[in-house]
Amino acid sequence: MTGDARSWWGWGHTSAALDAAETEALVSRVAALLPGHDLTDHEPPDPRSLGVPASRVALPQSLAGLGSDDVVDRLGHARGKAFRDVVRNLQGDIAHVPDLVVRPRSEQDVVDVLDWCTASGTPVIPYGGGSSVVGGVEPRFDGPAVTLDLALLDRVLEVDPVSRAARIQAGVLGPALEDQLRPHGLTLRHFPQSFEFSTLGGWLATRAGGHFATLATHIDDLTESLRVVSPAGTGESRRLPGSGAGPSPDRMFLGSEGALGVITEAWMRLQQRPVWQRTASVGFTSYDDAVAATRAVAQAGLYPSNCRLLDPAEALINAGTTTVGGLLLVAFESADHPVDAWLDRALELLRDHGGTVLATRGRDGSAPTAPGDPDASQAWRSAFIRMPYQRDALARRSMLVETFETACTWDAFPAFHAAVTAAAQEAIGRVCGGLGVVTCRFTHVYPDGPAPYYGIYAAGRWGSTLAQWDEVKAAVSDAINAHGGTITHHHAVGRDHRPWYDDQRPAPFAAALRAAKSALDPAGVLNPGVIV
Ligand SMILES: Cc1cc2nc3c(=O)[nH]c(=O)nc-3n(C[C@H](O)[C@H](O)[C@H](O)COP(=O)(O)OP(=O)(O)OC[C@H]3O[C@@H](n4cnc5c(N)ncnc54)[C@H](O)[C@@H]3O)c2cc1C
Repeated sequence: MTGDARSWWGWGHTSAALDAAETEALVSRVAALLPGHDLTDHEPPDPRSLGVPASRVALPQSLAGLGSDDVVDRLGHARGKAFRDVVRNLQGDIAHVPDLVVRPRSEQDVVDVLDWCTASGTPVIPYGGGSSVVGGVEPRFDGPAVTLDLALLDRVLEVDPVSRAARIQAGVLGPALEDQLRPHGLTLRHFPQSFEFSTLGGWLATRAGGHFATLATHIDDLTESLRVVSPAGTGESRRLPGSGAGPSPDRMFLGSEGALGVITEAWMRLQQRPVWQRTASVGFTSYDDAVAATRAVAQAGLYPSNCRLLDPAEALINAGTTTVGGLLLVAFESADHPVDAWLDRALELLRDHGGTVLATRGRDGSAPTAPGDPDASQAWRSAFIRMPYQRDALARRSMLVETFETACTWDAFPAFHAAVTAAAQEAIGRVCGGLGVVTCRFTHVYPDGPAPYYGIYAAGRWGSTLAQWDEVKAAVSDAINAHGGTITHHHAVGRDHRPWYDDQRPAPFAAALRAAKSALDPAGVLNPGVIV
């Protein structure tokens, strides 16, 4: 394996996994937090020794050059990158491995593969970076399956500097996309935590949430038009800045999770790179005050690019900052004008609600202008990038480490948050003997409500962590449904959220979606089991 090889069982590049010193520091922090937990390291199995059955699928001669039946390739595409995926890989679970990984080189290849899958009745799973955390890329059904990996469709094809948009192929990973836009002085500025290992097509198909905490929070807001190949034909929507012509064709495919068609290209709205940036970290002595302060900023028409409220546990674990009531990281950016006035007004509002400014920083990374912890936002950002690697190291040591996310209105938030946290703590108590921590941060905030994102760190038992997590997840999902939240704000539905999604969506809408699926994919071969 080269230094840059992707891990088949866990997150990212094998070369970027925690080193010995990072692992030791992490393990000793966990030992202090959860004394008595068995931290034995369980190494991943050799994928070639797992006995993966031979492929049951043979492509026709005309497509044969596109397919791979290599065992490690197939195992690496068998599931996404959620905690439950990592655990199953670590335990050598080889259920539901795709028979072939097919890599189209052109849109015509996509058409030909879908034609063949439709004619032969072979299920096909569109695949971008494989960073799904909801079972979205997993052939969780009996019978053969083909994974359609769009990695070779990775080019920015056209840039329109006048309207500030670009036509981009769906299989491009985040860094390669930004590399191709940089010479034009433009950026998509969509930075999910999975940025390095997820693709434009995946973001569109899951309605991913990105960099901006307000306004353009979802990839939807950056989408001008889509080009989609379905078994029923290929369609492209008009490039328009806005349109009131009936239901939006783009909305039909945004969030369709590979069940209605394969997104091959999109025209995306771009921005100039920001030149002015100001960031502040603000501490609170009461969580209720911190929530009220965040709402005040969200409703003031200031629209910060970042507005992340970390509860005290999250601030401590991931930003190394001790607060009684929480830590708000707030930032403004612009390519056009200084943003000091916006930050100053936000800080005024935050102080009015009991906040204490711990530090501020400018675009040039100049020294902090206020006393206190100078680097809370930087510390949190670095931890943010390393989190999935830490998650993998802890999964090897029988920990439950996972997140779940949602959104609700501000009026509902206090009761909602209390109920969801209580459900998580009760479930941890039941399945992990109470050894665990629940954290919360807001990833995005709207004038009418926050998008809370919860973290669970709990002591599991080797061999049982999957079942333990599934119990916790079911308990919190039930609580989310019962108290008015969405089952997902940006992680998508996939297979894991289906029961709760089916419960939440209006019945006539579900019927219309099923009819759309039959019209676009009459043989039902596209990613069976997600959405419809
Ligand atoms: C550590 C980590 C951090 C994450 N952070 C975020 C975050 O900050 N914000 C966020 O929104 N999500 C996040 N996610 C979830 C995941 O990264 C997103 O859902 C992402 O949009 C998936 O992109 P992908 O290219 O990896 O898609 P995949 O995982 O390959 O596929 C996801 C779904 O989209 C479908 N699909 C993929 N490409 C296409 C296509 N071209 N046409 C049609 N269907 C397609 C697949 O069939 C599947 O249903 C995170 C995941 C991990 C593991």
